[in-house]
Amino acid sequence: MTSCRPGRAKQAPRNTTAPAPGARPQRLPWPNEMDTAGMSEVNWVVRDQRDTLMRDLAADICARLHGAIQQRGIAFLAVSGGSTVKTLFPLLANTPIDWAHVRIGLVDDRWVDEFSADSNERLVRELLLQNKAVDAQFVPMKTPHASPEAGVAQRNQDYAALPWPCDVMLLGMGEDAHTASLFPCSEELGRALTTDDVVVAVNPTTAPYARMSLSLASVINSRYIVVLTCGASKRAVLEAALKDGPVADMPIRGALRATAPCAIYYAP
Ligand SMILES: O=C1O[C@H](COP(=O)(O)O)[C@@H](O)[C@H](O)[C@H]1O
Repeated sequence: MTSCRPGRAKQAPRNTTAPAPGARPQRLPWPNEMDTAGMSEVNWVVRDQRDTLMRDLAADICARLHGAIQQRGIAFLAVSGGSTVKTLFPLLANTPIDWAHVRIGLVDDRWVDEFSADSNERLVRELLLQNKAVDAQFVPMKTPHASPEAGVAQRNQDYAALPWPCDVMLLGMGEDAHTASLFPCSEELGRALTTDDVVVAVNPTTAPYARMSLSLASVINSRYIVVLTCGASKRAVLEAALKDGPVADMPIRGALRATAPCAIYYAP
């Protein structure tokens, strides 16, 4: 893919500082002095404790959103669902920025009722669109249609109308190296990695629920990409993903190889 860059050679001393808003990524060090041959250009922000990691990430995200509002009058934050973000969202929601000028979208959602415990929309409404962030404008991904295929045209329109490039693309990652709902197992992956459409319908075979997801082109149409992961097993997946190999085998590679600044926020 022309939008992805190949892996780069090993580098330099450990630096766990988040890149400044708008800055080009520094070459960053591999945690624990591991072999960095073939790794992509990303910044590692490593903290020993998850609560410290979330606090520092919330500050990084909000500084970027605030900067975007000052520069262009509006900011765009795309967020993941899943479990890892659950302690981050309340920290964002309690940060005093001009949330009325922030647009929030999802990177993916499961085709479940919006009141389902598995709904990423529900997570955003309950944990992020609260307190100081209550005035942020949220565009859900799920529609009332029976399937993501039936709703995809509407959401392509709605998501195309958001103020791209995205200021902060907050990604998670599964242990199969999926990000957003770009699953290595899904039949739709090839198209999701190559289409110019903003969103795609996806039917993973190794995870529950049909889903809608940002396409890879949308994920990398960002000013700043964050991959938030916790736990040694996910770190091992990232280590593999940072080596050379097909994006289709490990879709997170598409984000790690983007030309936008990319940071991995990690805690054990
Ligand atoms: O299914 C999903 O999983 C990933 C990872 O979630 P986590 O529970 O391991 O934190 C998430 O990024 C994605 O948005 C979600 O739909």
